[in-house]
Amino acid sequence: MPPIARIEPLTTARALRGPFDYRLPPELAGVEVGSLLVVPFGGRDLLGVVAELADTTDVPEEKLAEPRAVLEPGVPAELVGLARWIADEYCSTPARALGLVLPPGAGRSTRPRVRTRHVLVAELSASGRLALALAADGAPLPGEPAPGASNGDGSAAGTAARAPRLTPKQHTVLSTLATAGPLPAAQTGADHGSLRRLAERGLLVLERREQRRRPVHATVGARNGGAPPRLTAEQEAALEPLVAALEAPDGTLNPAERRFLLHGVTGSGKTEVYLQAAAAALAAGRSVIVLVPEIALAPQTVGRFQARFGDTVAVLHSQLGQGERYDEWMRLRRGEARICVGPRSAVFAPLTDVGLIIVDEEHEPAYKHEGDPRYDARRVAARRAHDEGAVLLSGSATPRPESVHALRRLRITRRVDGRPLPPVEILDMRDARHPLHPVTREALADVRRAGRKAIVLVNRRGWSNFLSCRSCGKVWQCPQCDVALVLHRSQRAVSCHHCGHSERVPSGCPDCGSVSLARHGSGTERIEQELIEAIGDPGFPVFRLDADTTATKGAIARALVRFDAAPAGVLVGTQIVAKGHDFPDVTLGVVLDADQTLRFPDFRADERTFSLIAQLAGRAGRGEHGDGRVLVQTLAVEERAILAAAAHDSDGFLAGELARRELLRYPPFASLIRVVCSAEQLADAHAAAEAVARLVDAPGAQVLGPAPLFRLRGRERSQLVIKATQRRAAVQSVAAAVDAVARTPIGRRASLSADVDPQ
Ligand SMILES: Nc1ncnc2c1ncn2[C@@H]1O[C@H](COP(=O)(O)OP(=O)(O)OP(=O)(O)O)[C@@H](O)[C@H]1O
Ligand SMILES: [Zn+2]
Repeated sequence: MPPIARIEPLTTARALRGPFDYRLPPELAGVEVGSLLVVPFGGRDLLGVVAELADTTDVPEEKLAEPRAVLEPGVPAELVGLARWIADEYCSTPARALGLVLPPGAGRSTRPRVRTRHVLVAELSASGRLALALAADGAPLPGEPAPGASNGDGSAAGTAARAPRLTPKQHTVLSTLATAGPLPAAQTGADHGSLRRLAERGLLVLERREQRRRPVHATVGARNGGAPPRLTAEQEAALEPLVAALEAPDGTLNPAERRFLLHGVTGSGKTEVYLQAAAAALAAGRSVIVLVPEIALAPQTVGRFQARFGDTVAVLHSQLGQGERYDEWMRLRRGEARICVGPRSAVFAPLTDVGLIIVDEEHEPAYKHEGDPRYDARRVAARRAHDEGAVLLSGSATPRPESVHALRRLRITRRVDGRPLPPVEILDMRDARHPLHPVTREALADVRRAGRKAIVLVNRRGWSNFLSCRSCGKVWQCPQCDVALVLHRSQRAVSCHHCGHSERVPSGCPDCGSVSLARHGSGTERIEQELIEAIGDPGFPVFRLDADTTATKGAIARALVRFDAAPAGVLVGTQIVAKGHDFPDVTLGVVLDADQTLRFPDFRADERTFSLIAQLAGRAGRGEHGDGRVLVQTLAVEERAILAAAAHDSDGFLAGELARRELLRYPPFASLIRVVCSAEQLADAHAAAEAVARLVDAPGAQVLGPAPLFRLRGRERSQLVIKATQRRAAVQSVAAAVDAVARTPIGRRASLSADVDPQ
């Protein structure tokens, strides 16, 4: 029996479930798990991934087809297993999950769209070198006829010396190559014809060589250069078990013993622990994956890894050009780069023998992917570490209760400089008439006088969060979504933050004709203006950082670089400003509307609020300019999350949060699965959700809903939440129920999506 390849065709059709068997002809004997093949499928050619190899098949001999071609490169076998796991774990299909691990540009096309780039390189040959030497030795000068040569017809190169004749231009080309070494043809100063003639005479060698497209990254203050600092005692204590786990011989540790949480206060030097753990992994001959929540927000982390490890670091993310991404991917695939830094998708880096997976700022919701498959990179990282016997190292100053519950905790309680965390004052805004509390204004003035920096966090962009008519009460709403439109003054527009709908700022009320409109609340745009007015000093600039000011590629990194380089000033913005930055001269941190995140109907509301305040607090007082100060403006002065953050009581907050979640059966004590059904008519959305609810049947699973969700992009929505204690069984049951309903008439009037571990 010839060998059989079980192949997953890369098709989006949900109903089509592989793998399908194909016969491998002798010329395809080298095919492995992970090879990409072009296969005939239902009358056309599809790209497929080899999921398994086998010796036998149930398909009758005469029905067995053969693949048409192999596409290079394939993916590592480990990633095929990981993708199949994701398909099951997140109610998706193998084809979609495999789409996550393909080489950049492979997509579903049966022809590779990105290839290695080749350039024509010219390199001086031995005879070229000799010709130059002879020319310099008083032999006939290039281009001049040799003494006694018959008049320049080129046929006789002279009798006095055997130096080949060179025109001045040819001489220049060869001299350039002599000093610069091999050069791309385009940089030699000669056209292809001339180069080819020199090559034919043996004076240089022309060769097509692979050229790497090198991505450039904005890096902010890799302040410590390349050399590792001396670790503090707490860093040392955290590193030790990591190194022990990295060096432990195979089979001596169970997977749970290799999963760590580095819970260290802000500024405690977690990155340094990552760097040294990565060095230990490399020394043990293994490779490393470093996940960051969002590449644009992590220029410092990328910079530190590159400064420490140089070219063995590859960076993979979607802002790279496809060619750059392909080349970085290939460097990892070939083992030329052994560390991959990137956002959640870097968990699929084509490295083999992964020894360490780091998840930096593990509390960040950006680790959840919001398209099918809706995977959570933190869970995928844990799975990959498990499969490959690697160490998992999640780190955060404000870890998720899930991680505290499940991982071996390494605690760092002090900042590297030994300074205490900055004191946090809660400012009661219940009677406030101005968005900035008097204490806040005074503190900003102090920072300005001292020539330092401040960070102000406003959790909302735009000018004000909604507009209403003062006489009839009309609120401007999105025509597509059941949400209020947000005023963006500089764009003279009111826009929807969900669907992007935007209209001109109204001059009056279309319903009652009144021209008196009220603006409610304040976003980053308005606060920026307030700050400029309150400070009134051009030497103390205000930098705004939010999705509106950073829409273009690389804008966030550029803004961070500008703020870092400025001698003094204020950075005002959305959550972006609180994320992991290390600016030594920030002495004041302010959170406005700290309770805003509490108002979301979400079991993570407390966790989010705590982490937002604690993270922002962590940006202040990191340098040698003395202690920082943090102000929290809020209406909810008694909230547990806010009080705990103000007291820097991470352990107390986590203990309380875990107790509450256990009582209410929330993660980590149960898994949540959310099913959203959307349709033109609310009744159709509800009917689909109800049909799913009736079919879900798994031990320990509790179905909540259907409950209406606000209308989004013109679609009415209804949702179910399934709380499950037996995760696997519940996921399977929900996936089967969704698939079954999707095939019924009810299901065809709605679109259904299942989200495991919703954020
Ligand atoms: N042992 C050390 N000695 C001196 N400086 C150190 C040491 N370890 C780290 N640092 C420096 O201290 C600063 C803070 O470290 P880092 O940014 O890693 O903190 P962090 O724990 O990641 O904080 P956050 O949670 O706020 O992101 C950095 O400039 C880093 O280079
Ligand atoms: Zn909208």
